[in-house]
Amino acid sequence: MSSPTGLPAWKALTEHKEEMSNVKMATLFDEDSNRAEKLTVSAAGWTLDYSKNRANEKTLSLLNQLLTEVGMHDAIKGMFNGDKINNTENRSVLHTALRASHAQESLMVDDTNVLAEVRSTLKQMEKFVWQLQTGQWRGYSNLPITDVVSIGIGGSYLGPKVVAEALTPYKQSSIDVHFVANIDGSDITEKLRYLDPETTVFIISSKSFGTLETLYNANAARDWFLRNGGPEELVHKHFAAVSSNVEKAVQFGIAEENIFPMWDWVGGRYSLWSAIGLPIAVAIGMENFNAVLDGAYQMDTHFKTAPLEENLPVIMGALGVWYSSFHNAQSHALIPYDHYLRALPAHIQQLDMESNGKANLVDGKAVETDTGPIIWGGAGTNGQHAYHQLLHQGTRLVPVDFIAPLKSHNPVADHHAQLFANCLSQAQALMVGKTLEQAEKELRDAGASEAEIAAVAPHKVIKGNRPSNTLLTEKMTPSTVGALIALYEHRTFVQGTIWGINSFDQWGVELGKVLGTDIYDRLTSDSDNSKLDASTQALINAFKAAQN
Ligand SMILES: O=P(O)(O)OC[C@H]1O[C@H](O)[C@H](O)[C@@H](O)[C@@H]1O
Repeated sequence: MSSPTGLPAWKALTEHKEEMSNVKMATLFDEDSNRAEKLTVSAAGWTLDYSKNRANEKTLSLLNQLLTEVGMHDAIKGMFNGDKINNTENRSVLHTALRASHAQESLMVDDTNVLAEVRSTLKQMEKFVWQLQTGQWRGYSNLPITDVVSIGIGGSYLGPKVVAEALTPYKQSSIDVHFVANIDGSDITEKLRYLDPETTVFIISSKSFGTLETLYNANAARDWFLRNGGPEELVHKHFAAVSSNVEKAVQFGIAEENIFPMWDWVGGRYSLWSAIGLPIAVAIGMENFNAVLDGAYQMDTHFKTAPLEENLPVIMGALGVWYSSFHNAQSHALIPYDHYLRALPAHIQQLDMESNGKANLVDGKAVETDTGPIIWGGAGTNGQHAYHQLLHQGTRLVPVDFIAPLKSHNPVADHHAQLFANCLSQAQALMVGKTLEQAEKELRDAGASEAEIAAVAPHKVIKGNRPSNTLLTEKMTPSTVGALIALYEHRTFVQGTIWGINSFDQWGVELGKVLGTDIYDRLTSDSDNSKLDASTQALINAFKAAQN
């Protein structure tokens, strides 16, 4: 894939951006009473209203032309078919296969039917979950299990944690699920503080079984188990693993029958649908876990078959490129108006930033446009009392995705109507803003003097014309949560495809790991640090001095 910047549609969009600089979104609504209806699409339980974007018909048609020129159709087909699109690792990218095993018989990758492997792993998961939930799985003292601690980091942590939390209302068993990720002793200490080794099972989730943080925490968990009376010969009753590196998991001491497979055709940040999602299944039951897969499958089917101009991930991806590459938007905010989805931005942040934080095209040449934006956000309405100030009046353009269910799991007085009203009004305020005249009138009506009006009114001006998408669903269910995450996965792929980058490797994270090992050696030995930069030397010395 080469740079998209030379394509006719890219050039036309560059010129069109200038044409659009004086066009107000609010005016587009005035000019076309059907705008909202025209720019609303639905799939897999979600409705996307993308009418509050800096886009008129010409914008959308040029974006569509761009999608055609980059070969989006073939790219989507290639991913689903198992083409080795992760070219730097020579791997297929088949997280979609993880949710298709009920609908499709076979999908061959290197002479192996991956769907047969997916099906057998789902069966293995079902058995494990059933044994835990029914008390068939017992700890070393023959007590049923009350707590499962998932140990993993990155893709082996964020997806499962966010989905398990998002589906709290679907919690099925009396088993509590906990997550440990950080190589900070405080994380595991706090999680284990109130747990009983007799009734706790650990799931060590690591695709590579070589990740420093996870191995440290797994060892700490085993030490805790042994220190608190757990017998060495019965460790296997308290440890399971999910990994593509069975040998290393066995070396760690996990019984082979308690190791769930992973495959190199699933990237970490796309892996919650595999056995990495085991903690989700323990929390909400296998039936609900299958419903999560099915929701994602519905979104996959939509992504694969809907025309580009009616395709949710494609539309969101194309608009994202419009802002990142043509409007210099440096970030993109996700604001879920749903308490259970409060951690969603953290998962999508990893998904998108690790996928599209790249500066090289697939063929290795440097990109010629900005690529992945900074993804951030948090729960509405909390953010309104914090960072929304910058969204409304800051100097940077931040496109926003508002995400909300129409119905709450927990109707309390009129809370949900208020919550929903806030979601809509934020999107409205971003678009309409407030003029100087309006600000002056507001102050005058409140009885301010002319001097006060002159001093304060400019500070109340909100330029508006700030874009947002609104994503609505009837209710946050296993199916709609699955579909939502699949939507963002595909949006990420669409953007990577337009930019011509490989969204499925992550070489950038390696250097820090290598340097970390070197610094660790220096912190824990009497090495000669004189060749290091003075800053690193001083920081190492500060640490060493504090340990004495
Ligand atoms: O599952 P693991 O092999 O332990 O990897 C855990 C995580 O660490 C890596 O450094 C990557 O940045 C992530 O993409 C990955 O999910």
